[in-house]
Amino acid sequence: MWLTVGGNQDNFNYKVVSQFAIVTVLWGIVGMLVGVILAAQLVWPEITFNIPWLSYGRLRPLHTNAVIFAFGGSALFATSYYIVQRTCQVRLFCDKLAAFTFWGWQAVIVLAAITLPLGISTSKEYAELEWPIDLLITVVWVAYAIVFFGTLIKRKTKHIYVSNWFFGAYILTIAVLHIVNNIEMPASLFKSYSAYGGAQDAMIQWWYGHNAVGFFLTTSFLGMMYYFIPKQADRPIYSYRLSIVHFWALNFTYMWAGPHHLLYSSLPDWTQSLGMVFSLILLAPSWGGMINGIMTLSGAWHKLRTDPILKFLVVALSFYGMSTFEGSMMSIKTVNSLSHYTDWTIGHVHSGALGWVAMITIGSLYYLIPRLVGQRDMYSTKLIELHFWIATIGVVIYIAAMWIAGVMQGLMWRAFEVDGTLTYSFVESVKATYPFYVIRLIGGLCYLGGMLLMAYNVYKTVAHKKFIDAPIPQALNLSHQG
Ligand code: HEM
Ligand code: HEM
Ligand SMILES: [Cu+2]
Repeated sequence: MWLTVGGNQDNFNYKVVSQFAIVTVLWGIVGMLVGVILAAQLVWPEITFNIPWLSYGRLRPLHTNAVIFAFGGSALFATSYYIVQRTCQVRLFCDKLAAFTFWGWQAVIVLAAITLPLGISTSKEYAELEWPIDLLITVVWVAYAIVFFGTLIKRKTKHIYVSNWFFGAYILTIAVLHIVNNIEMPASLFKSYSAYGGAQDAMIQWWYGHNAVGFFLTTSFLGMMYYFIPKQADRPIYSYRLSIVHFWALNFTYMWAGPHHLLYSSLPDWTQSLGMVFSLILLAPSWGGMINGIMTLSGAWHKLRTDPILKFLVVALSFYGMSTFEGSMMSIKTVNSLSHYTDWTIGHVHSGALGWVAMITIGSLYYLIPRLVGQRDMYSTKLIELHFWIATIGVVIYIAAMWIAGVMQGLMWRAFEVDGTLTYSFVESVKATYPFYVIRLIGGLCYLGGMLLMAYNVYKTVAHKKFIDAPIPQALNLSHQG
């Protein structure tokens, strides 16, 4: 099925890009299906059927790992391998190592899908996988770094295009985050204990958790954005200078904002205030990226009317701007005292996850996949348009339901009578939330439906076609956008 022109150095390695691109769609569907099941379980708790591995507490980490590391991760491998080759005008550093990252990463995903439902977990959020899988992740990640930076080193262009800076920062920081947060003492093959204790463990966990969002779900996807928006809009980046400035500002600022996950906890008060201040500062470099991406459409706005791929990419940026504004507001201690523990957080998460991460991925894949089989366009542009609307409606329904539910929960929990007793019992707030869980489920179903349309469209685009390795252009006055 994969036509590689003999690992020829005159060609790009598209094989590994194609493999990662195809599994991205597959893992997206699996991960979001589990999300829909979770949403349904919150409406009908009895649908766990008393089967332990269908229980909410086990499926929830399965969902988060599947969407972040399987769907998001595969998308990042696919696009970073594609972009680094195109913008450096060379073939990937080592085909064998690149193939190893594909099969190694798939092995990690399968192991996660087996161990998490079995209840094997470190209990650290977004780092639930036990130590043997952590070791495998480390090996795959080192191979990824060698392939990526090796390609950069042997580049034929003088300049390192900005997307590669973003991907490079993400690869380096995720390595550091993963290793430091997962230092643990194995008790058996399936159980380990964190090397840290108490407030320090919490601090390290949320330094990790926050920067996993910052680098795995943000910096890296900005790398994707900086390639596919100029390409699809056929316009140069609005300000190349801004892209460099907000790159450094973003990297520096993200690292300090983790304590906003531990406000009003036993973390020292000054650390909490520091986290809050850096989260407010973080709005500036975040919006630097959003503005730079959106302004890249200057002079190409008319294309938005007819081009659904561009719609995905631009709406992704709008959600990026919105969720980072929301995050900065939620980091203010007094706002967090209302929002924390409520569904507002879940709304925020999915405006970032469905609105930004998934939308930018979907748009980029619609650009990328036809090119991997030597076509200009996807099988059906109408289906992309339909996907765009059903996904946008889905995410809006999801987050609007969670905003209302979240603010309502926060207000109900803090309502007091004049004699100091609570106005509402907890279960009253659960009952009041019920309709919003039904609405969220509908939003989730729309979003998942869109992914199924995408799978069909991708199938029709690649069926009976050969995946090809494109030749590397020989002209040497290369545009740095590849
Ligand atoms: C059809 C789409 C999706 C549906 C229906 C869905 C549904 C859910 C549900 C029901 C929860 C648990 C909420 C709770 O415990 O109250 C959840 C959590 C989560 N989801 Fe999704 N999800 C979807 C897609 C995604 C995607 C694409 C991502 C990431 C790229 C994502 C990331 C997360 C994260 C990080 C959490 C944990 C949030 C937290 O702990 O605060 N989800 N999702
Ligand atoms: C300037 C940027 C951002 C800031 C300052 C920020 C801030 C916050 C705050 C204050 C919380 C709630 C903590 C709590 O009360 O428990 C939170 C939760 C979260 N945010 Fe953001 N956010 C930002 C951007 C994003 C983006 C773009 C995404 C997704 C792509 C995202 C994903 C998440 C996730 C997954 C959680 C839930 C963590 C958990 O408790 O499991 N955030 N964020
Ligand atoms: Cu955070």
